[in-house]
Amino acid sequence: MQDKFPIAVKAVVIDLDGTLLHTAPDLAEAATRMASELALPPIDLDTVKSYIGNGVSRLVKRVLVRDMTAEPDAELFSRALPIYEKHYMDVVSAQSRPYPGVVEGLQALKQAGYRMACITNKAEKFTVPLLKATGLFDYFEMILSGDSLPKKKPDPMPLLHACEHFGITPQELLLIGDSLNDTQAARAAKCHVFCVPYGYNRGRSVDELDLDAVVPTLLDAVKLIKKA
Ligand SMILES: O=C(O)COP(=O)(O)O
Ligand SMILES: [Mg+2]
Repeated sequence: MQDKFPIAVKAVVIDLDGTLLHTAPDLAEAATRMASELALPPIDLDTVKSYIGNGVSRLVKRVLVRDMTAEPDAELFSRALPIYEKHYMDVVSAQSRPYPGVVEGLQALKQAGYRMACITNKAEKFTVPLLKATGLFDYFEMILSGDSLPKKKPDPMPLLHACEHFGITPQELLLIGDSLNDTQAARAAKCHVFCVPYGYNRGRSVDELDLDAVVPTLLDAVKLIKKA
């Protein structure tokens, strides 16, 4: 069987939470502060981790109802969201750090001449200061946040927008992510997708996902691709 690696790509787009940065502790700290301000029961880090991936509004709803899909009381949610965002803005880069292999991987991709973008469901007002505070901002020629376009992952729109920006076909694009949102968006866009095993996939193993490779770190991903 013809080995599919290395995959020929022209650009690499990378997810933020659970892929580039370990952001769960800061997201959880903001959730804890919001819960206490609203006199709700405290919430532990692993529970918050399982809620990450679909943007800040869905995260807050999940913290309010302690469920992945249920809707909270509308009035309570309208009060809670600004409280959460205030607390998250205060702690957005307090504990968040790049995972092992991330900086080395970004440097290797840049050295090899791949064009790069960051595609995240995190709102732009948090994404930009966080990437700047962690020293990753300048690696990306474009940053698409959860509120940059009308749709966010798992919709393919951000990936197709990146293809347009780079002037490439989806087959020339690789997404590196950590969760079902990333693999669903990539499959819908018909681009390649690798996942790292250490992120936030609702506590599930990424081995269950429809993807092209599981890579231990970003640096390992570079070994599986070549310039198209
Ligand atoms: O849900 C979020 O806010 C972030 O999600 P992502 O960076 O993994 O896309
Ligand atoms: Mg992620």
